[in-house]
Amino acid sequence: MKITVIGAGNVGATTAFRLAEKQLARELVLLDVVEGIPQGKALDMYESGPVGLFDTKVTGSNDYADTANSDIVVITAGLPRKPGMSREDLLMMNAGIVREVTRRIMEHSKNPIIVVVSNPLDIMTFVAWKQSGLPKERVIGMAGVLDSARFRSFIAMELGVSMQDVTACVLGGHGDAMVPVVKYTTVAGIPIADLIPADRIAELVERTRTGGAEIVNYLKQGSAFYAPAASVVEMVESIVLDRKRVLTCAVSLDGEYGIDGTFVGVPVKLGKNGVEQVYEIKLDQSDLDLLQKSAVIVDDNCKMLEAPFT
Ligand SMILES: NC(=O)C1=CN([C@@H]2O[C@H](COP(=O)(O)OP(=O)(O)OC[C@H]3O[C@@H](n4cnc5c(N)ncnc54)[C@H](O)[C@@H]3O)[C@@H](O)[C@H]2O)C=CC1
Ligand SMILES: O=C([O-])CC(=O)C(=O)O
Repeated sequence: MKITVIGAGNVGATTAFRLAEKQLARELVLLDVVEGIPQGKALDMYESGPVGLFDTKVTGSNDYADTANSDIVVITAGLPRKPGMSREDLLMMNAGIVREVTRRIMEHSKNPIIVVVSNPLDIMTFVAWKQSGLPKERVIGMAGVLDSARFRSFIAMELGVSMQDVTACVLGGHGDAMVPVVKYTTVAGIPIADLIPADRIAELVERTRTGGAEIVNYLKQGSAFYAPAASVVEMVESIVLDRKRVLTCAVSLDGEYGIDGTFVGVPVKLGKNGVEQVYEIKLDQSDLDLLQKSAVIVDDNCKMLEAPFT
């Protein structure tokens, strides 16, 4: 198994380190445009192996030839936002980067599974899919796992219970219009509506929607990376080990939820072939409306991008 992580910044490097520690690949390549950074970080990670008890071969590079025959490629290249910015403010800049990165990846790997992280997430996943020419099952955006993790952690904090027992469902685009679905959010199977007053749930939902901005406002210079990296690794692990985890990921829908051809977050089964099943769960009309509205926002942004994809 060979995994490449493009972008050796906060998310990319943290992801690579977690992947190495979990030994999810024999070979792990960290690539960036900046010379020295991926080499230095990769060597530093590799040197932690004797103490961290892993022996994944981690290398850093600025040359796509070193990514040849990757089974999985994680794209984290691109600018992060600063306080006051929306993720959509990154659209034009990051679309160019993701398009170019994808083009270069595909020159050296025939049939990789691509996990996209760069923002605005759903639109960048569309860009990577279009540019790659890969089947839609092999281009997957990471956001729902992170958004659900944030909702889960806020609920655990609220109730003073283990996060392990909290499951949450957050659908839709990775923006302020994301859709935390309260009905499918439980603590050991108990709906949170039975445990937390409605007005407080509404506050936790709002905190989840603005969870990314909350971190940006603290950090000032960039955005979250520990929880995002952990979320990427959960997806990659399910693919590498063919675990068939059911995780919310940004995938291209084919009429499910009345949405056609747009990438948005829905529950999917992730295995060795990428997206192996899309689940169309029963939603209340109000949640379905919100999901469709969030897909329209993604769609409108995709339309702002100019073709051609070559
Ligand atoms: N989907 C999600 O839930 C999340 C998405 N993000 C997004 O991930 C992206 C990366 O975030 P960070 O790692 O915090 O940013 P960062 O600034 O720490 O790292 C980005 C890296 O990309 C590199 N890069 C830029 N252009 C490149 C190119 N053409 N080829 C290769 N590398 C290139 C930069 O040199 C830099 O090292 C941002 O767009 C951010 O908004 C971040 C957190 C969560
Ligand atoms: O907020 C950001 O810009 C980064 C991100 O997507 C997140 O942390 O959810």
